[in-house]
Amino acid sequence: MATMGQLWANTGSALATLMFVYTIFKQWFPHVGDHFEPFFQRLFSRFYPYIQITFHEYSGERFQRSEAYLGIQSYLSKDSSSRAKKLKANTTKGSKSLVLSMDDKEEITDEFENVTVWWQSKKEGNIRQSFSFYPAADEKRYYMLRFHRRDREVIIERYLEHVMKEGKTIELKNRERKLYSNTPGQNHGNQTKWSHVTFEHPATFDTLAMEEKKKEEIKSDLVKFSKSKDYYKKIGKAWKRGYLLFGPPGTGKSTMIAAMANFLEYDVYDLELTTVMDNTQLRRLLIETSTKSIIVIEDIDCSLNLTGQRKNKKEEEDEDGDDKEAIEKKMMKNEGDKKESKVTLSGLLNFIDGLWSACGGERIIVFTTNFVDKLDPALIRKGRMDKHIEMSYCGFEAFKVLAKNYLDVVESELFDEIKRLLEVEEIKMTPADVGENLLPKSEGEEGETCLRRLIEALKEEKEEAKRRVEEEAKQKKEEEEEKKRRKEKKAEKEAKEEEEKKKKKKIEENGDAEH
Ligand SMILES: Nc1ncnc2c1ncn2[C@@H]1O[C@H](COP(=O)(O)OP(=O)(O)OP(=O)(O)O)[C@@H](O)[C@H]1O
Ligand SMILES: [Mg+2]
Repeated sequence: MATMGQLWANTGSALATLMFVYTIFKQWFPHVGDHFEPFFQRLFSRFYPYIQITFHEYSGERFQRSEAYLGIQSYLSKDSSSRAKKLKANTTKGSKSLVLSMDDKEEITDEFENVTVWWQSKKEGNIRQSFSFYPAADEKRYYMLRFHRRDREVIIERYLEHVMKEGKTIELKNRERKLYSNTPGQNHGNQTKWSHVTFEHPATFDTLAMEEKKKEEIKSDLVKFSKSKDYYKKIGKAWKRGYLLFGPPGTGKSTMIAAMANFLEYDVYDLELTTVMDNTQLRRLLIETSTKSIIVIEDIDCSLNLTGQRKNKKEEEDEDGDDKEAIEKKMMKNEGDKKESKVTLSGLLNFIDGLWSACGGERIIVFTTNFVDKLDPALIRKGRMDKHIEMSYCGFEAFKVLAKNYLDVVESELFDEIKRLLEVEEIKMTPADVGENLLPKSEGEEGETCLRRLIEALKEEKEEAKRRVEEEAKQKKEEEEEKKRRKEKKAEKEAKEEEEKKKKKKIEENGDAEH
């Protein structure tokens, strides 16, 4: 075997020398050289046992770097940084860190299913004769993959796919994540378009104040989703999952979305429904979202008049009344409607799980709302919004997370009092308010001081809640009395009108009789 190997090596180097001599010869005598070219090619391919594939940086579309080249660059970056002796460091657009790749003319080996392959980074330089915007016109870079003839099947059928897949994964991991929002375009006839900034929200599941068990459940649900490409395919469902986050303001719904995005390393598309003119635009926006992303519609109950579609007649009559204020309000609303979004409930349902929703895959759709009861049941049924998560007022466990995050305090004798207030007295305070109270107000303020401030605030909140309940009851009573008064007034007016009518009729009848 050793002698065979040696023979190949010797043949290889002899051929390489021959090729080198031929190349020099061709440069001196180009016309004669061309004549011999087919012969040399045939000779070379007969004895040379290796196959080469090249992947050019720019191919096909101008100005666009080839996806294959970028994928290979990412794939090789993990090996290059540890094995290649000469490295090149680049900042690639959209990448959050430096990308290390092997320098030109470097070679590294890779193993796959017991097969060895060689990767080489190469550059073909042209002498610059004129100025060009097209970078590849002067310097054409490419990767060259070399492998033995006998491994052709493994390489073509499996290895290249493996490289592309791994490369894509590394690329996605390295990329700078983005926060997209849809803004109405100025020059495109009110067409709304995605624009983006870098997504830098620092929230994580560790900083999220919530019971540990609930957090773990959500995390494992997310992990299961992100690894279930084949499962979704098997059951014939588009690879997406819907989450409905509901709860009062300040309970961490938006924070949870940021934590989810950071956990899964997804981009976020914050969809403002009111600026989407119609269902077609909505569908276009959906098509333009990328894979591995969370599409968010915040405050879905306020986004559109989706809830109004199932209002019964009685409710509408009640609302109408006949007082001037109500009529004015309605007129203003109709005026506004002309410019308002024409996205319908069915358009939105189609957005979530119509045929178009399957393109791209690996997407999470999140709705948030303060009032879950206001939403149309069709919108949030299981299958559309697969997981409903209630974000509620701060419990003791959630408080402990905040105390640790804000004050680095994990234990204190004041905890018992806080536990009593939150669990026994059932004082309702949002994590946002708890956090605000825990935040040191001056440099060096003691943790204990902040905890005491929180206790005071909780007690105040209790009093405040009591006052609110009384106030609400009073207001409700007043409203009912007012309604009653109005009804009586209306009935009185109607009775008066009826009386007048009768009187008028009688006079008319009398008049007719006299004639
Ligand atoms: N569960 C929580 N864990 C950690 N911080 C929280 C939590 N809830 C609220 N906060 C803090 O309170 C602030 C407001 O929270 P957030 O915006 O997530 O609330 P929200 O539920 O989305 O409110 P809204 O319904 O008004 O949109 C955040 O900046 C965050 O710091
Ligand atoms: Mg929010």
